[in-house]
Amino acid sequence: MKFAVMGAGGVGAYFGGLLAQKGHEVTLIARGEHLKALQENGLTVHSVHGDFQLPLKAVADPQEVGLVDVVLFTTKGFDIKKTTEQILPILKEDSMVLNLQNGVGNEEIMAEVVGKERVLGGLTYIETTIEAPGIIAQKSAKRDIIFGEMDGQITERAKQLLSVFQEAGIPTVLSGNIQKDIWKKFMFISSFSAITTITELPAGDVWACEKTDQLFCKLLKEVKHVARANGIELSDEDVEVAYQIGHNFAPTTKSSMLVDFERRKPIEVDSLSGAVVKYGKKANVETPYHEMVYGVLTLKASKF
Ligand SMILES: NC(=O)C1=CN([C@@H]2O[C@H](COP(=O)(O)OP(=O)(O)OC[C@H]3O[C@@H](n4cnc5c(N)ncnc54)[C@H](OP(=O)(O)O)[C@@H]3O)[C@@H](O)[C@H]2O)C=CC1
Ligand SMILES: CC(C)(CO)C(=O)C(=O)O
Repeated sequence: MKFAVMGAGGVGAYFGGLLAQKGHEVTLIARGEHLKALQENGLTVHSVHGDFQLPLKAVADPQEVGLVDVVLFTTKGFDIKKTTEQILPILKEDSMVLNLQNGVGNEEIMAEVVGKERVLGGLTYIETTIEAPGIIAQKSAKRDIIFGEMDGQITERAKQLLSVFQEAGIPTVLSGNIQKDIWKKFMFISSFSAITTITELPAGDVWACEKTDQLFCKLLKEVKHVARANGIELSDEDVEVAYQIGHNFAPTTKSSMLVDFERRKPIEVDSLSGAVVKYGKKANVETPYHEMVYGVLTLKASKF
């Protein structure tokens, strides 16, 4: 299959690299020093699942890619509409655009640009980052993709993509209710990013303190109420599963938002705690915990 990775950083270059290793034609769309290093030295991956190095086509301008079967969409959740417009020249009538960003509502924005029939929803549980230009550090045992058609249909094209991912060694689930799965990840990641970034500490430290451990639960429950008020039936069991997912990551695990915060880079707080607040307001649900996090982190990030 012919793939393009829009925003080939921690997530995109890692999965793109695994697909290329299996013989798929993969082009990474990147920029800056990272792009320069990819072009000069190829992609280097340091991973707990095995290191690898391979030459890969990397470009700044999607126009240089040609038409593709699948776009993996892995930029940060800033200005999604504008970024989606950039991939228009590489889409065929039947191309798929698979979103793997954190956050809710992204697929709807993408659909407005490329047409809803092309967009698949998705999410990933993985800890991975650009360690240095051209070099990805993939740190977690977990590296799962969950994806599906936005209307829940199990289609032939989705089954084909599932096989491609699985053959590339990526633990992947094809979901019949991706909207709910995206909200489950959103509940987990908005709360995990909030508690780790506000404390500036990795998972193990947060769980070791009873007060911050409980705050994580309160953040999760707040998102559950917001989800339900917006028609997504998350349950107490989903909260418990999200709590366990957090606790099953290694104690050293940092959210990608904390990593960006430490690097003094823009953080995705608008699309995480900010989105909890936004969807809460929409449905008349109070969100004091996420509202506090949103305010504090917005202020701190404005000082970078
Ligand atoms: N990292 C992780 O462990 C996980 C991340 N996620 C989510 O996945 C998404 C991607 O995260 P992550 O991989 O960490 O992000 P990264 O910042 O590592 O990767 C995105 C890359 O895309 C580049 N980029 C952005 N816009 C463009 C553009 N228009 N043209 C070319 N290159 C572009 C960025 O460059 P620049 O830096 O210059 O902006 C960056 O190098 C986020 O939504 C994140 O929340 C989900 C699960 C785990
Ligand atoms: C917590 C983690 C690493 C798990 O997937 C994540 O999604 C993120 O930080 O963006």
